[in-house]
Amino acid sequence: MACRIQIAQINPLVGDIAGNAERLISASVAARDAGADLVVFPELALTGYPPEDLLLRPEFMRRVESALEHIASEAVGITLVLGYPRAAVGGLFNVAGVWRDGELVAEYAKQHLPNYSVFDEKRYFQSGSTATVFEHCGLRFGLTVCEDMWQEGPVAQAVEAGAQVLLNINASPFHAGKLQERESLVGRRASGHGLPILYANLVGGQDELVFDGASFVVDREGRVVQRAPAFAEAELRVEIDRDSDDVVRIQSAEDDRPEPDPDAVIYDALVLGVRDYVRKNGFGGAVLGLSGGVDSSLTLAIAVDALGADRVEAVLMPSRYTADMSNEDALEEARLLGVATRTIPIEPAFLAFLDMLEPAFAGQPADVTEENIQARCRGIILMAISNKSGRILLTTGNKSEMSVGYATLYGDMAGGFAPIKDVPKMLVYRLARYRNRLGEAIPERVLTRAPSAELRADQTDQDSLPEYESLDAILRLYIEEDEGIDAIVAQGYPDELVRRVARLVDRNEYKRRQAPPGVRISKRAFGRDRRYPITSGF
Ligand SMILES: Nc1ncnc2c1ncn2[C@@H]1O[C@H](COP(=O)(O)OP(=O)(O)OC[C@H]2O[C@@H]([n+]3cccc(C(=O)O)c3)[C@H](O)[C@@H]2O)[C@@H](O)[C@H]1O
Ligand SMILES: Nc1ncnc2c1ncn2[C@@H]1O[C@H](COP(=O)(O)OP(=O)(O)OP(=O)(O)O)[C@@H](O)[C@H]1O
Ligand SMILES: NC(=O)CC[C@H](N)C(=O)O
Repeated sequence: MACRIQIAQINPLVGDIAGNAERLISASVAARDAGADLVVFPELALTGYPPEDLLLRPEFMRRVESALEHIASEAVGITLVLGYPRAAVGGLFNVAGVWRDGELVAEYAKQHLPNYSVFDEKRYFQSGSTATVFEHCGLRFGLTVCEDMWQEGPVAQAVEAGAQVLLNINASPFHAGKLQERESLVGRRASGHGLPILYANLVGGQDELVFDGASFVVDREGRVVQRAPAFAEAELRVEIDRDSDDVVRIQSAEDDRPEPDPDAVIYDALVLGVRDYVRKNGFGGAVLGLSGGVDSSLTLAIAVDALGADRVEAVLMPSRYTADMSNEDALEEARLLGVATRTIPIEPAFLAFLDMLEPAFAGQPADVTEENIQARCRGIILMAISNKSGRILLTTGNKSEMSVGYATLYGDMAGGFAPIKDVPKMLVYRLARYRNRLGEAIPERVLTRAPSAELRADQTDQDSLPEYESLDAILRLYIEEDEGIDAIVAQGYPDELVRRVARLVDRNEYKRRQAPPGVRISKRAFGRDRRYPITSGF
């Protein structure tokens, strides 16, 4: 008889141990009632990932212990493979436990603790050292936890210990291209060791991270034979059997779905990141300043797709420098998306500040100071609406601007969450065009006119910044690839330009440290992924 396994791709809330336990119990019971005899949950499914310093609180671990007892007594008639932290002799371990009818059958401790990029596991966990294999419906299952798959060792060790099938539980966050990276890595491990691998991933947004789910199954030849959807909770039902030659087989045809559009995948990541940040932090909705420029236009579309038009409010705040077409385009986008707007001109506040500051400025010529006052008038208005309405303020800055500091502290940087802070400007345009292919949302003129902060007469971004095409290319090399100035110049960019961009990036760390968090979609986002000193003589 075939072994029926369900991969349960769930979206826990970090720290909500009791709520997550209920979710695990109901998913287990549903899997059992649907005929599964084994259900596999992701890494640290009980606590959510990453629980960070909550792991250091004794009370947190006490709640984990009592939740495990509760799950063991409620989720019966099915075997569970479950991720949770375990306090044991020697410290805390990141484990995959096998539970059957109230009993702990086996427990595997993660061996490779990632401590690069966004990961910080060595701060909390000790490494395990041995393989764990358990018997279930006549087959021997090996266990690994996420990073174990990315390093040499644990898979071979499990095979040596007799594993015929490998269950890999994961909390693997998204970045562009990650889905393909995982599938080819796991495929290589499966074909290299000649055993099928079931890859169960977490789904959901957690602060800056988005876990995309996209769990999958590869056969012993390394082909992907089943895939769960990305960016949604899902179940994947897998049947495993032995053929007449006693070889373990997944009973499924090859999954030959076409590769998804890379822009669609990034867009979906942004939508889930915003939805979960807003929902998991208990906001009723979101508010943002809509200027008729491409950044706030894309941010609005993402917010509407994440939350629904009725939970989003767009505020137009024209100044003396705002072109008529900016207001027209902003209103047109709001109409297309069905979003309510409010118009609050900033001129009275701007004039009041100029008047109040006149003695302090003592006749000095106008400069960027006056530009920033306008951005800050908008910040005050938007934060006031956020306070009154209980809706979070979404900031609209993109990665190119955040890199070079082209944004005003406490002005357009004011807000709680920054959906596109890891999206470079050229990608902003691509994503806007992708969104319009799903249904018209962003007026064409927004995508074709020159970008402008509209903080003084006839201003365009290119008065202060290089063309975005070169800027984004240099930024990618400098920030994501860690290339030095000479190496970037050697790729054909002017020496003076590269030095200027690098200087701006280095000098604006102070701004980024004060910026709200936002969705990570690249392999090097600002935040926990790039920890630079503010005060630096480098
Ligand atoms: N190392 C450091 N540590 C801590 N604080 C530091 C600092 N260096 C400067 N500061 C502080 O930061 C201030 C400078 O920052 P800030 O006040 O923001 O002003 P600043 O960076 O001088 O100007 C903002 C720039 O962003 C542009 N902008 C604004 C708004 C929207 C857009 C857009 O297109 O989206 C563009 C604007 O045209 C201008 O070029 C200094 O006066 C000082 O108070
Ligand atoms: N007239 C306006 N009405 C409402 N919000 C505005 C207005 N001007 C600027 N903002 C807000 O301030 C942010 C900074 O925008 P700004 O126009 O200065 O530069 P930008 O980076 O080109 O952004 P965008 O492409 O959205 O215009 C905008 O995204 C928007 O949220
Ligand atoms: N939680 C983990 O161990 C994640 C690390 C792994 N390399 C990944 O991103 O998929």
